[in-house]
Amino acid sequence: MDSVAQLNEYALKKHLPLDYKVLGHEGPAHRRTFTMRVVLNERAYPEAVGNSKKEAKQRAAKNALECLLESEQQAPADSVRSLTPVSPGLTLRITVLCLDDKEYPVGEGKTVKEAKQTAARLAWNDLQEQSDWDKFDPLECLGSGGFGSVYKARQRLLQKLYAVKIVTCQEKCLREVGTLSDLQHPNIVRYYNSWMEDSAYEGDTSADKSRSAIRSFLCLCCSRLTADSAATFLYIQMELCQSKTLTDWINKKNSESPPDSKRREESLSIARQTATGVEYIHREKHIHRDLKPANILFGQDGAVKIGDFGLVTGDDDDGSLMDRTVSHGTPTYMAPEQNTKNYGRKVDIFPLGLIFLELLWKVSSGSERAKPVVLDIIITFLLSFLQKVLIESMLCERPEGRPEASEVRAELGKLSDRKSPLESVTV
Ligand SMILES: Nc1ncnc2c1ncn2[C@@H]1O[C@H](COP(=O)(O)OP(=O)(O)OP(=O)(O)O)[C@@H](O)[C@H]1O
Repeated sequence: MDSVAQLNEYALKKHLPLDYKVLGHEGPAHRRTFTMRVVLNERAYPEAVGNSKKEAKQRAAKNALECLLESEQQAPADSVRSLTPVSPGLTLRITVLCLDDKEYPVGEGKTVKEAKQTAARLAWNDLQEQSDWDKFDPLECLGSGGFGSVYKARQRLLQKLYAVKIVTCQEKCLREVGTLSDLQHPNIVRYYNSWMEDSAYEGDTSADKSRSAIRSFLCLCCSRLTADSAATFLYIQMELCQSKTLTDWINKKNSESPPDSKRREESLSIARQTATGVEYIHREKHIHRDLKPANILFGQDGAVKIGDFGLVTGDDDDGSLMDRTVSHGTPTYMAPEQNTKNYGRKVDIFPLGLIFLELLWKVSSGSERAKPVVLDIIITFLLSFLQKVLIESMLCERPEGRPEASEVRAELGKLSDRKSPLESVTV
């Protein structure tokens, strides 16, 4: 097969300049060998030796064709770029691996294959050194809690949006990650990944203002909370929920005049989804311990998502009470026994009862709502019989008197099936 003809045709088709260079000859006149190489589009291909210039030229063309074929077969489009050798005398091949618009270190080798392998290894090493957070573009701060902040961020490779919670790494945060990674349910904020980065993640050379602001904020948090410059940050990549929490939902409904006629229906749906999420948490042997409207979010599709598992703890198998750390949780929503050392999963039912009340009725905010006299008025006079029975039992002083989350979910299902006119009453 005429390699020279083939290569000439290739160069012609691609409009590339092609040259055959004689690099020299060796040996006595009767046994002379010639060395030649192809230079195509300013790129030199492996040299070849032949007993005549014609033979060397054919062989050099064959080398070039093989290299071209190899790079076309092995390189996914746009992922590997071949460069010209640094100096015309070198037979090295140099390739650069490009991923996600980033150029990685140049790889060298005696063949295209070898150069590509080197380039791939260098790119891999580079990726390993890259911080996971560098794979995201922070877009906006969604909110801040006691231990850090939550950011909306776009993952560069897939261009997908996530919520990334960045916190100074405390026991609470590790517990949250541990639990979230165990839980997968449509009514629980979905967890994707987590990693640690230390405060050495600095470099204010970055042009990215958001990153810089995050870094400054975290350094501040870090020195305030731990007084340890080497404190580690925990990054938690989660499903991105809507920015409004259940608190916002309740406030909006309470401010509407005339009252929204769909409030009861929507409230029951939210309550049922929340109870379903809690039922799942309990079935997985966890207790949330910090249920409140601010920790209940909505997914992009509007589904209820229970979040903030910072106070989560393990439940025991038989439901008996356990010895626990005293007084975790948000006081206005806390079950009475949560102030003691002995409590079980029923501490989650009490705040659920209060949340349901807030969902259904426009009640005054804050601790007022939980006062027995206020609850009595609402429960006795304003709720339907079924709602009364359910919510009253959920707010029972004694944990044993409260229903299981599965029972609450089942009762709410029955309530949703009944039609009842909404009364808007402020207590
Ligand atoms: N997955 C998410 N998607 C969208 N927004 C979120 C997500 N998780 C949290 N947020 C927002 O970020 C805010 C802060 O959340 P975070 O869980 O850190 O703090 P918190 O619950 O206010 O405080 P703490 O952790 O101290 O109890 C929340 O109020 C919420 O608005």
